[in-house]
This record gives sequence, C-alpha cells and structure tokens, in this order.
Amino acid sequence: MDAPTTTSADNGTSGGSGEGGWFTPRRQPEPPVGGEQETTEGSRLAALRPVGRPARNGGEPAQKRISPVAEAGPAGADTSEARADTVNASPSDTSTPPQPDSQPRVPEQRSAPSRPASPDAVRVRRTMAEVAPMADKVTSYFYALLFVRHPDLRPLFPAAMDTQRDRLLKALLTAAEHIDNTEVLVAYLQNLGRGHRKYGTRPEHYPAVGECLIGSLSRYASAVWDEETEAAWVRTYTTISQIMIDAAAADELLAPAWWHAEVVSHDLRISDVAVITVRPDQPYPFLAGQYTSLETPWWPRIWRHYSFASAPRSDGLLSFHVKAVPAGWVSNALVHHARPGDIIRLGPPAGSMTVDHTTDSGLLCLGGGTGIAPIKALVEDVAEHGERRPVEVFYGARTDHDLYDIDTMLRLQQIHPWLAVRPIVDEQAHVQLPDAIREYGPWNEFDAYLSGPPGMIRSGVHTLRDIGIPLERIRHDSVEELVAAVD
Ligand SMILES: NC(=O)C1=CN([C@@H]2O[C@H](COP(=O)(O)OP(=O)(O)OC[C@H]3O[C@@H](n4cnc5c(N)ncnc54)[C@H](O)[C@@H]3O)[C@@H](O)[C@H]2O)C=CC1
Repeated sequence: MDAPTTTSADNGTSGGSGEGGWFTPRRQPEPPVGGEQETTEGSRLAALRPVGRPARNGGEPAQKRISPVAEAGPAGADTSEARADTVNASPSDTSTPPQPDSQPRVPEQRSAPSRPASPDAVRVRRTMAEVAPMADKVTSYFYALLFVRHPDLRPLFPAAMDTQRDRLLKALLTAAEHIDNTEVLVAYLQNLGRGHRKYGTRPEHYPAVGECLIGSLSRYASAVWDEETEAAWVRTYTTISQIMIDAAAADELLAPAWWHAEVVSHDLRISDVAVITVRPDQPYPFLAGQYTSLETPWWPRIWRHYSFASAPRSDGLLSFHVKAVPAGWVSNALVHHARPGDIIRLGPPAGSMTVDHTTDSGLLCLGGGTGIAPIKALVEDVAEHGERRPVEVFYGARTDHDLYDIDTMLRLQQIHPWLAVRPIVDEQAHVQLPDAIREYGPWNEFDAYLSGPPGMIRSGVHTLRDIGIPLERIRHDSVEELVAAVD
C-alpha cells in the first residue's frame, strides 16, 4: 500500500464521530448464503462480502480530500511505494524493488481517549501479537492464498513485489489494530479506498482479500484462534472494506481513478536531483502542500509519492522535485531517463500539510533537501492569498551544492517582504536544520510545517515541542511514528 500522509501532528480530521460508532459496521456481516457451502470458508466469504454502494452523501469535493494518513496501495496489493519524497519513504524510494514501508501508515492512537478497548479490538490485537514473530510467513501465505485462489487479482500487483508484497497486508493489519480509533482510522481508510482506484480495485475484490487474510491469520494464530476471534476479524474486516468501498464509490463521482500526464520539462539541477514538470490530461485539483502518487512507464504498477513543488497554477502544470536514490527504481527513471513527451500516471492528491487560510498566524517552514518542494508550494499559496503573514523558511542541505533550489527561494524572498529564507548548510552551520531555528524566533505565533527526511521530521517535532509550539500547530506528512516518538 502506499504512503502516508499525515498531517499535522494533530491530523485535523476529527469530525464525524458523534454518530455512534463509525466502526459499527453499517451492514452486519451477512449470514452464509443458501446454496453456498457451509464450510467455515464459505461462511467467511459470505460474511466478508462488502456492499458496493456510494456513500450516502455522495462524497466530498475533491478539494477536501485531505486525509491525515497516507494512502495504502492496492487493496490488496499495494505495491505502491513508500513515499518517495516523503517521510515514510525511508531513505528514498529506494529498494530493489521499491522498498516497502517499514512503518504502518496509521497514526498512533495519540488522540484516542483512554476508554477500554472493545472486545473485537482485544481479539484482533491478541491475534496480531500472536502472529507478530511470524510476520514473514503470514505475509507469504496470505499472498500465496490470494494468488492461487484468485489469480485474476495478480495483475493488480506489480510484477516484482518481493520486498513490498506486505504493503497491503500491513495496511489492513494496521487498520484492524486501530479499529477503536475511529476518527483517525476512517480518514485513513477513506484515503486508502480512494487511492486504490488507480490499481483497478473493485468492490468484489475485497471479499477475496478478507478471506485470505482470515485464512492466513487463523493458520498462524491457531493458538488463540476460536470462533469469537474469527467473528471479530470478520466484523473488523467488513467495516474496513466497507469504508474503503464507500470512499472509492463516492470518489468515482468526482474524479478519475488516475490522470495521465505528459512530461513537459525536465531540469537536472544537480547530478541527482531533477525538477520535472508535467501537464495532466485533465484538470487536476489539489492544494499546495499536498502530494500525489506517480507511476512511470518504466516500472508499471510501481507507484511513488511526490509532493507538488508549486501551488496550483493557472496553466494546470504540476512540478515535482525528484532525487535519484541508490536502487530507487522510480526516482532513477525520473531523474535519468524521463524526457519531455514521456507519459506518466498520477493518482489522486493526498496529504493535509496545507495552509489554514482562516488564521493569520505566521508560518515557520523547515524544508530539508528535496523537502523544500512542498514548502515552496506553501509560500506560493500564501502569496496568492495576498495575506501579510510572516513566513520563515529554513532550507537545510548537507552542502552548498545541495541547495539546488536556493535561487528560486531567494527570488521569492525578494518579491515578498513577508518572506525570510535562511539556508542552513550542515557543514557550515555545524548544526542540523531543526536546531538552527532555536537561534531565531520567538515562534509562539507561528504554525510549523516540516518537510524532509524522516530523521529531520522526528527531530524537528521534538525541537518545536521543546520551544513551546503545541503539537496541533505542527504539520508534516506521515507522522505516525513521529507522533509516537513525542507523545
Ligand atoms: N512532504 C515531505 O515531507 C517531503 C519529504 N521529502 C523527503 O525528504 C528527503 C530528502 O532527502 P535529501 O534531499 O537527500 O535530504 P538530506 O538527507 O540531504 O537532508 C537534508 C537536510 O535535512 C536535515 N536532516 C537530515 N537528516 C536529519 C536528521 N536525522 N536530524 C535532523 N536534521 C536532519 C539536514 O539539515 C540535512 O542537510 C527524502 O527522504 C524525501 O523522501 C521530500 C519531499 C517532500
């Protein structure tokens, strides 16, 4: 499954919780259908059958598709990458096949009230604890079951999925484990469901995945598996899949499953970083600070996440900053092979590291390496709104040479008196990016935006908390492990 998205340390997605149980399946698992074999598996299959119907309200406008967590790959199969340019992308979109995310994409249950876990959640977590030491085996068995029993699903996954095959499973298990954390989980699953449209996932695929999920869990958690546990998993999976299906159905009314986009310019700024501009084949609505998933023609069905490097433009063009990382299939193809005229595919926009235009707080922005891309988009966004809010950008790089976009940022500073850009070069400053902000401030009237390598985000959140910025005013993508680290 794909990447994350986070938002702010507080994901900003509350809402919708008052209706009494997002996670109470709106449709109870169906009893075994007459005529269907009365085997355990027949029952599972029937119980897991989701209902492919659009959400009651027809969905939200595309512009509102902001979720606190990133999307995961194909339902079932996500192969999508870790966010290539984002926090979860580990050191990159690296891997030999694209590296899977080592972290689940659901934020920690930081905001969950300290209510006792539901009986289903207790059973689900007991199963997870049981299978944890055999995660590899569970994963292999799950995909073996899926592809043997449902060979029609194989094409939804990339040809080479050795190292990332567990994305789907991971996302499902993570979601199941957080089944009580409704507000965060619903947003996560909705995003996941929408994101799965680009893989060709359909409602009828979900029961197959659920059946194989339960098949592999029951095998490897046999010591704790019983009828109640199975029923808990069926309810949990039914809830998960129904939210994903509903979100995908609602999104279908609003947006394509993917966009084709033609590369219109390719600017190799330094040996391993290119600024790539593309023209989507139809309007692509997004917000500054968000990111998208991207598939190249060279690595079909392998998706990577990249932040938009500009606010929405009147000519509809989109740009990305891509760093080629060792063994990064997609990033190397984009940096070293892509040329104008090439056609790529884009998934829907995601992410909520966006500017809150209802306040006039200042923006304290930390961009490390190619993490400067969405920061530039945020600056343009503030400029377009014509507001006079102070924006302070700290742009970190290892060396002077790595400040590949400093000219653009300094040009923006010249035009906008409310903008200050401060390059922080490790080898000169003898201090890494987050710590550099301690010498400036005060920052109590600022919202903070962090974009860059995971280590920078992690230490950035720590520093910002340390200087008194509350968690809910700190925004960045893919936060789950970071939230856990500071909470
Ligand atoms: N929305 C987002 O969060 C985005 C994230 N990214 C991510 O940013 C990264 C960029 O990679 P590179 O350009 O190679 O950056 P890099 O690894 O050269 O780091 C850039 C700067 O970040 C700071 N930094 C790095 N690691 C740190 C740590 N552990 N603690 C404190 N500060 C640290 C340092 O000031 C360093 O000079 C990639 O991992 C990419 O996935 C890229 C674009 C958007």
